[in-house]
Amino acid sequence: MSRDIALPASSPRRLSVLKGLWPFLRPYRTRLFLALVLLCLGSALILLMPLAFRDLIDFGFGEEARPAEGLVAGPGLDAHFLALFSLAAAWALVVSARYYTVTWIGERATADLRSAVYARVLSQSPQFFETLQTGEVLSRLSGDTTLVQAVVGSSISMGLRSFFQFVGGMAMLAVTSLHLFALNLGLMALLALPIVAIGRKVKRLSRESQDRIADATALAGEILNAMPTVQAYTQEGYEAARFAGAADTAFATAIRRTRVRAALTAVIITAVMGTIVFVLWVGARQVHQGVMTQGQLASFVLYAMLVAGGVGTMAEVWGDVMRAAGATGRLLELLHADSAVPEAAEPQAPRLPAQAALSFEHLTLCYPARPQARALDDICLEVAHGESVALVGPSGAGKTSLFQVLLRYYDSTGGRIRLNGQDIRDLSLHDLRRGIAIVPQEPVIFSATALENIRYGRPGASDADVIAAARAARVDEFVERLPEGYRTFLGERGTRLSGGQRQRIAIARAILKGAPLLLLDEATSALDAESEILVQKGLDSAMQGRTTLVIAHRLATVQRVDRIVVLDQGRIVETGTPDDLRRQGGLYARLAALQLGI
Ligand SMILES: Nc1ncnc2c1ncn2[C@@H]1O[C@H](COP(=O)(O)OP(=O)(O)OP(=O)(O)O)[C@@H](O)[C@H]1O
Repeated sequence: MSRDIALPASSPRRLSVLKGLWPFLRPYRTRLFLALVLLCLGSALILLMPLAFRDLIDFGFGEEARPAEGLVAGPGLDAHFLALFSLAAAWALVVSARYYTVTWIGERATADLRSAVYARVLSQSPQFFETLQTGEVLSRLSGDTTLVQAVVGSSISMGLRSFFQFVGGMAMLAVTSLHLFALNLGLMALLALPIVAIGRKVKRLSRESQDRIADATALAGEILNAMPTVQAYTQEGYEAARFAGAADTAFATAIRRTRVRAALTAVIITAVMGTIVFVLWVGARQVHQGVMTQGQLASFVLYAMLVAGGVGTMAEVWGDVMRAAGATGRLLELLHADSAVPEAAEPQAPRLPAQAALSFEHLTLCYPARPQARALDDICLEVAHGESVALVGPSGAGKTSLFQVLLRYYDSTGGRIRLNGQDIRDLSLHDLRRGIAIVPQEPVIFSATALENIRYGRPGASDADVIAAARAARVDEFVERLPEGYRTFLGERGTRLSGGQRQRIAIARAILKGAPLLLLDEATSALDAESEILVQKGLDSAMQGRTTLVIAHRLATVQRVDRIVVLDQGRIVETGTPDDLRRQGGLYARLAALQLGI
């Protein structure tokens, strides 16, 4: 469930979670097989290289040619060099083909994974985003998928290659000289222990260093989003110093890691080179005694290097694979997260898609975050098709909550809403929301042109339709004065517009959608008196023949609705026409007396 998702640190770092990636790899199994074949071929070729080298030394210079013992049946120097070069060229080709294939699979599978996770997140209800911050989702989409991509697109193939290299190399070492092999093995085992111990410390320090960098980035993210406030309070210097402090901490942690890593490098190089030199020394004495040839000794050293390289790479890859397992776990959590608002198992077709008669039957809502408090309490209300109803009441009375349940952002805790007689939970979310146009309290403007922003209401609409909607919402007044008219880019989140202009764009969008149910949540609150009268005219024409629910704090804006519903603490306390309510002398009358002076 969504609540568990906010805790990435608790994600298991078990390798078995990587199995969850298989659905994303399965479509490309032919390529995977090809990659495996290329991998085996590449490993075989690299394992042949020391043999060619041995032959070069033993037979290339030798006067006595013994072709039966070598890789190629040619005694001359040229033939052996040619053999070595051919092997190298073939290896290069195979490696590049494998690199391309594996990277392709990694990129493709990660792109699919990223899209699948994103699509899943888009289908979540707002409740999901109460517990999981959008920054967290973004970091999973970018950071975690990049980790997975690194592993699928390179680390696993590197690891397998190193494994083949290690096993093959060990076998060839044993075949070349059992005595030296045993000696080598003993020394390696002895040296492995301190290396593993220091390696653990490096790993812990790297994680710490990444965490510190993440801290600095999170700090910068928060501050960049709040720039106007930072500047208004002239806190630039303070914020810059705070970031510099975080960056310095990240630096100090990184340097601690680097120090240990530098020491580890010295230990590893000394150990590996020491072992090789020692084995070479013992081997050289054997060559002297005629127990082995010079070429065999040379190939032994090369195999030893391949084995050492293989072990090093495997250790590195292991760390990557473990990190990717954590990342995969977090991504799969998102991918398998169920929405708190479930789709009907067998959704009904909307009975009267062009109409909207509403019936609220004992509707109760407790938000999941506050299960004890009733944001809506036993709401019963009938709204006929074409009727306009205003919802008024003090702040926190539950007006917006009513819209939230109507749009199924949250499901009611008790009771139901019927739309044209059908329970809204029996309709598909898509059908339900297609029949509703909303102008929210805080309109959202996308980083696109004015035209595209309005067209969001009905993506297939012609330019003429968009402009007609814009006129009705009085958008034309300011848009025509912009440098490129309707094609002017409105800036990220509409930062290049005033609050009232943003509201008008949102109204135009809702008008263009042309849905039978119109929800206006403080739709004209940011407009000046003159524009409000003009936009209200636009809205009046949009309300013709539609069912409209209007939330308004300023009662002057809802004098022309058919009915007013007064909410207080989640309950309906009064209903009637504005005149009726004024006469009743209740909550509405008090509010009206304060606001309208009547
Ligand atoms: N997501 C949420 N989780 C928990 N409680 C919530 C949530 N959203 C709203 N509430 C609570 O529900 C109650 C009703 O809120 P609602 O937004 O419906 O009020 P409102 O009448 O629209 O107020 P306003 O006029 O200030 O917009 C409030 O007490 C609010 O704190």
